[in-house]
Amino acid sequence: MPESITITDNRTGVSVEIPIVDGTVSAADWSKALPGIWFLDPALVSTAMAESAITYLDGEAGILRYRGYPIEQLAERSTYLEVAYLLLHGELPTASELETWVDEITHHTFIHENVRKRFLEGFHYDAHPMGILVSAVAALSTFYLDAKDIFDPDARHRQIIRLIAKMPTLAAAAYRFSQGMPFVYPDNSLSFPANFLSMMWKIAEPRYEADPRLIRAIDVLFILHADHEQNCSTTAMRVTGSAHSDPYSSAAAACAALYGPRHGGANEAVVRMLTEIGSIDNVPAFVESIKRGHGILQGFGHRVYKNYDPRARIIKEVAYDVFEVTGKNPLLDIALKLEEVALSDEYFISRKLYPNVDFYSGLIYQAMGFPVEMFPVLFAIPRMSGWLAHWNELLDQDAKIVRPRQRYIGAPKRDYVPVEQR
Ligand SMILES: CC(=O)SCCNC(=O)CCNC(=O)[C@H](O)C(C)(C)COP(=O)(O)OP(=O)(O)OC[C@H]1O[C@@H](n2cnc3c(N)ncnc32)[C@H](O)[C@@H]1OP(=O)(O)O
Ligand SMILES: O=C([O-])CC(=O)C(=O)O
Repeated sequence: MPESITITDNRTGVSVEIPIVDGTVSAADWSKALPGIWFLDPALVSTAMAESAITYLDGEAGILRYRGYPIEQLAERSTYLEVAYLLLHGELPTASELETWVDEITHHTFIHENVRKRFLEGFHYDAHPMGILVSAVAALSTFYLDAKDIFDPDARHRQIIRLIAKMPTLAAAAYRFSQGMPFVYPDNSLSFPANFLSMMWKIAEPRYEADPRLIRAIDVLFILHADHEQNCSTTAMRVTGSAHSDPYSSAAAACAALYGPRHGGANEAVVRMLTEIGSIDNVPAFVESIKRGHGILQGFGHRVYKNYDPRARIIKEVAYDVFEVTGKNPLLDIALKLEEVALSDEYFISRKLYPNVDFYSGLIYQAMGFPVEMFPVLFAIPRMSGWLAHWNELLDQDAKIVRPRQRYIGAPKRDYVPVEQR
């Protein structure tokens, strides 16, 4: 890769040499070389949105690292809360830093009674839990008056702790409400994932004891979903955060982006698709219909990965651990057959379409008893730490407000016509 490129503006004949750093040129240098000429890049395919030190992704090689640590090592040896600390602080915590961090998060898991009684319970009984979550995260800004003090380090820290801590409580509350079941208060003697499972499934006193293998599986899934550099929801967080909106409002924008079936909603779509296929015998015909343009293969393809998503590889292994406890999800065989057929088909090979993080995660969630509507919610709980790490980073960088340009394709100037003459 050259260290610079010379651009000649043939309108003026002026040549300008602009530096290339890690395969990128800066927009400021670009517009100095070619004033008044913009990239048309609606999906930001060729645009680096930020300089970030949080997550490293090599999509061709299928490599993912948080703050330099390979995802495989973190999934094997770390916990979600330790990873959340790492994403936000840049370093793994010492034992005492970890203890303080876990203690702080654990003691902010409660939600205001009005959030539950007046707000969550006001939704229609069959509301999608992700819709409830998006609204509840936004509503939290009205409960914390210091939310707007984003340049006060203590206030910023408080919001970060609150948002990470309250996500499982809001998620479980949304689920219990949709089932007509009573709300379960957090049990702060439990670990983060065990507490979440208790709030989801507890039916009787004194406590809900989840199988340790399921608690660990949820923790690993949370680690794998915690961050993924400039994905669509993180971009929503950064765009909203760049306007200096409070973190609850910014996180609600991110949550809304995650809800979409092209992004975090794909895990829900995968299980619906596998259910519709119904049997491994139907897989070849289903793949052929996709190739003829009837829909897409949910849980396949990625803007950055042109190789197997390293998270999908780990999730596939976790699935077998979970099925030892829960019994095998009967959809697994269809998923495996679909992967086998697609990965040997020229359509998918030539387009470099591989299973992504959403392909196998839903099978685990379903085997554990979560309804499909909860799958994007399960993604949002840990992604909160990634969103906040990016929000924190952009405020520390004193980033400018995001405000792209456009190519106008509308009507030329015309004069207003009174309604009776139209
Ligand atoms: C957590 C996450 O967000 S991971 C992604 C979750 N989303 C999904 O699993 C939904 C299914 N996948 C997709 O919709 C897409 O692959 C996306 C949104 C993830 C990425 O989209 P893009 O980077 O814009 O890919 P793009 O649309 O340019 O695809 C390139 C080609 O592959 C095809 N393609 C992409 N994904 C798929 C798919 N899942 N099934 C079939 N064909 C596909 C496209 O039709 C296109 O074909 P063409 O060149 O003949 O027009
Ligand atoms: O990076 C992306 O575009 C989507 C993704 O895998 C994620 O957000 O985890």
